Amino acid sequence: MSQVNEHHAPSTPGKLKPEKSPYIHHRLRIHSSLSKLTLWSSFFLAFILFLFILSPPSPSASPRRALGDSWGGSHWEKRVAKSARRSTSSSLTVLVTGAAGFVGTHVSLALKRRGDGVLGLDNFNRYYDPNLKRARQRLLDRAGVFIVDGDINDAVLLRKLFDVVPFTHVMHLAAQAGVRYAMQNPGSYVHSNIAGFVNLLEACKNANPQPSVVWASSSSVYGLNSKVPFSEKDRTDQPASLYAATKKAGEEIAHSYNHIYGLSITGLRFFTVYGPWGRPDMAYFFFTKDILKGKQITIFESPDGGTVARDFTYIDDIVKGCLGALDTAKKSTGSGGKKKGPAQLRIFNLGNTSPVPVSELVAILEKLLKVKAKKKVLPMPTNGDVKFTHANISLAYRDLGYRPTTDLETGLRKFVKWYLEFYSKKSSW
Ligand SMILES: O=C(O)[C@H]1O[C@H](OP(=O)(O)OP(=O)(O)OC[C@H]2O[C@@H](n3ccc(=O)[nH]c3=O)[C@H](O)[C@@H]2O)[C@H](O)[C@@H](O)[C@@H]1O
Repeated sequence: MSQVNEHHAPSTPGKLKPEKSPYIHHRLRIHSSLSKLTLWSSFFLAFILFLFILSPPSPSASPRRALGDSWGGSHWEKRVAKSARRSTSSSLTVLVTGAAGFVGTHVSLALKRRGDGVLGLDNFNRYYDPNLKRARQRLLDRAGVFIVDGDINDAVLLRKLFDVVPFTHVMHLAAQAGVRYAMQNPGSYVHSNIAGFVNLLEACKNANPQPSVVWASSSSVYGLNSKVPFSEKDRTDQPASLYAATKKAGEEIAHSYNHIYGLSITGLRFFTVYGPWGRPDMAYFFFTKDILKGKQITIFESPDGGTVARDFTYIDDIVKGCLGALDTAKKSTGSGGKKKGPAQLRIFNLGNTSPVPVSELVAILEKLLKVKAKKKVLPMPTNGDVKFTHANISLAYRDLGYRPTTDLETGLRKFVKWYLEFYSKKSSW
């Protein structure tokens, strides 16, 4: 209403005369409708803003960054440089993204143990229990690995890290993982797996020297492919989930950065990795938790009543594959953001080559935990899961010397031991 009055306020006070012309009435009606519209639009916008404020934060959001920089300063730079210091000139200097994650923690420890310089980067998001990530951080801290609290989408931070340390390699493991969660929060997959990956490759291509990049793709890229075992030559253009689609997009993005800028890039397709310090969103982990609590678990079977199976791969085998990929990675050929010649581009399956039905996984857990599970069998939901995965690893064996040695029961025994220790009250974590 005030807008109508303001609009008709005379430029010279006292000059507004009452007018009875229908044209003026018509204009006043229009203005009145317009003002109502504006009012309702404001309410609507305020309502949307309210919903936005109430909506769950993207797990990719870094709460500490919102409060101000959590990095920088000479003390911070010294910690970064110290963590990245290698023991010999032939050792690697590796930036590990997602270092507080499951695979990131194990790879960082293994690199540090053999004398490589390692700097971690992680945004400690809330996709799953941040306390577990902080406990992994303490484990790495004791081993001399510093984790920078930051996001791969932060271009200024990445540039700073490359200014402080001439990384020879980047082990890129930061990602939004999980197949089924992609239906709840699609944006976080685009944010981390696509935008974040591009931002990281931008930093790598601009760095001098350019590092060699090894990164985590996923077995899920095989999607609806039914030819087994899955070979790197098989089609990967039928993703069954948005998660798989973003990993596949990552493979294509890697191709373009290799082609344009001469970055050496190796993608590793992990097959359902499990083990100590694992991810609580994965079935073997929450089955263990629920079996111990006496809570019912749901076992999926395929829509035709057949079993659902996974090529479960033990973490130590995956770590060997990651180190093999880093050690055999050739140097990038570009410099100053310009390509100087063709560079290496590789993709490998890292699986176990022996798929196990989910019902068998549960039977092993029951045996190890000495507790009978309360089971409910349901048809696999059509939200991204695939019926089975099975890796052909001959390429990784030939080029990386990758040879998995841990069967599911042996690996789960180690996981259960860790789980019971970690979550017992006596645990010092
Ligand atoms: O290897 C991969 O590419 C992927 O492996 C896992 O994905 P997934 O194999 O689906 O692992 P889980 O979510 O732990 O599921 C394992 C199996 O348990 C089944 N499941 C899951 C949940 C449930 O309640 N019941 C159930 O039977 C699933 O159908 C699947 O067959 C990871 O979560 C992905 O991040 C990773 O990229």
